[in-house]
Amino acid sequence: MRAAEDAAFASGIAQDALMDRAGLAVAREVRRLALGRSVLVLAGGGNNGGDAFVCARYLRQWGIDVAVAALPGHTEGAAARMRAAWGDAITDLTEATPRPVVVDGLFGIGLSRPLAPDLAGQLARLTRDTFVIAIDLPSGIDADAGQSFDGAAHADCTIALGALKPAHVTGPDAARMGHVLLADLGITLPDAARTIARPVIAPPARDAHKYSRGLVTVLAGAMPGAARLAAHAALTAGAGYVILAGDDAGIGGPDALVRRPLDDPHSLLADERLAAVLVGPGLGRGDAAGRLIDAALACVAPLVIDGDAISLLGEAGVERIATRSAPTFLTPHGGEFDRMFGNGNGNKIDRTAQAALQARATIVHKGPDTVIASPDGTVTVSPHALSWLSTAGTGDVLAGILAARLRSGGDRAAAEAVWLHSRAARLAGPAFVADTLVDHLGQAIAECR
Ligand SMILES: NC(=O)C1=CN([C@@H]2O[C@H](COP(=O)(O)OP(=O)(O)OC[C@H]3O[C@@H](n4cnc5c(N)ncnc54)[C@H](O)[C@@H]3O)[C@@H](O)[C@H]2O)[C@@H](O)CC1
Ligand SMILES: Nc1ncnc2c1ncn2[C@@H]1O[C@H](COP(=O)(O)OP(=O)(O)O)[C@@H](O)[C@H]1O
Ligand SMILES: [K+]
Repeated sequence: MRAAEDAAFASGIAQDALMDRAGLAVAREVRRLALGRSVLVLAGGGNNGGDAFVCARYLRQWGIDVAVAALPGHTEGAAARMRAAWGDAITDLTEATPRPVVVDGLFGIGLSRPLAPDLAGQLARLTRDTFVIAIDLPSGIDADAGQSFDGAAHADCTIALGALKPAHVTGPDAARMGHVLLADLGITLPDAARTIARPVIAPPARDAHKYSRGLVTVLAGAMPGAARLAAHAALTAGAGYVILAGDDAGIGGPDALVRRPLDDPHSLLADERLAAVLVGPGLGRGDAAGRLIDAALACVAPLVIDGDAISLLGEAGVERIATRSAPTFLTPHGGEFDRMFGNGNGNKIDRTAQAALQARATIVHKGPDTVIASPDGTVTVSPHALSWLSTAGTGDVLAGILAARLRSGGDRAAAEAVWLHSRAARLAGPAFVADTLVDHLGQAIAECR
């Protein structure tokens, strides 16, 4: 964001003009959300405070009852000019009284350390029981989501300026933002990470047949229910033919699933028609599981590795995955990710992108803020999954959907799968079991015209 702002300034946009755009965008939302109630604007000493003064000035101009409480500010620069342009009463934070609507313009992306306890205390006092609208970020949050500071504010609505920052979509502070709105400041941004969008999924071609739509083989292990769930999801998400391979795979599930024994995994996986192989759901962690993983890694088809297979492969698996000739997709939850890539520093977006480069694989790093990173550097974040997804088996369903989307989705397969999974959860919810999720995939696909 800083680089994009600098580029905008270099291209001739004045800092005052950009701050005016930011403050005006915030003021418009405040006017809309305040519904005539009186407003207290909190302004910090930096540019976030500059935006706050612009916002207060527009609100006053529109006849809204607005007061400003501020921290001491710089004497020069755009923020100082906006403070001067306000030209009205400014109270000290400690003397301010709360109003029904509070605009938090104390700190934005410039925050580099936790708020001092007395400041955090004042902020808490002024934002308790009020409707809080944060400028760019609730004050006290690390925008890069690399760490969580004590004493950070919360908001009912956050107006992200110019672009979403990592903390808006990932990490524990994402829950402090309330409803996030994005204000376009008209500055060009690098194509870094994107949030997920509804995909377009075309129906099968006129001359499609079951193999052209994709043959998917799911390897079952110690807990065949998980593999069955994944196989059922693959069938429902658009695969033409799904083989469920394993000793105990014959019980239950749709009759459209083709059952195969797993005596010779290598020859089973040598089928040239394979669009995808899935290993991991309910695999178990014994010797038999290890042999299946070896066979899966050796096959020349695109491979989805999930659950137990990720845990079993661990750190040593990264190199084995990186040297595969066909594309590989990993779908770890947080614990599985750490087992394979370590729980190092940095936010989830950066860590996942780094892991994708290391393993030369597409990584779907699951959770409330699923991050999808590809070895070509593409990153997509899905920030709004329903928390009802936190139930056993939903990960198996996701792995199955992904295996099904590989044939027609190509590079976009992982994003398609995550979107469909998330959408099916909304259609099935609030409370549901993983099996029910599968029943809503058809409707989710129908929305992808
Ligand atoms: N660069 C620009 O001209 C624009 C910036 N914008 C706004 O500017 C914000 C960033 O502005 P700044 O870089 O001035 O930073 P902030 O206004 O977020 O922070 C202000 C100052 O607080 C100090 N500080 C950091 N942590 C602190 C702490 N814990 N306690 C006390 N002081 C602390 C820092 O030294 C920093 O100078 C964005 O979030 C956005 O709201 C927008 O106005 C768009 C244009
Ligand atoms: N709190 C949550 N909010 C939103 N989605 C969640 C949450 N917890 C888990 N999920 C999603 O649910 C799925 C769970 O997968 P996983 O942990 O592998 O479970 P399992 O192995 O039991 O299927 C993932 O897609 C994950 O992103
Ligand atoms: K703020």
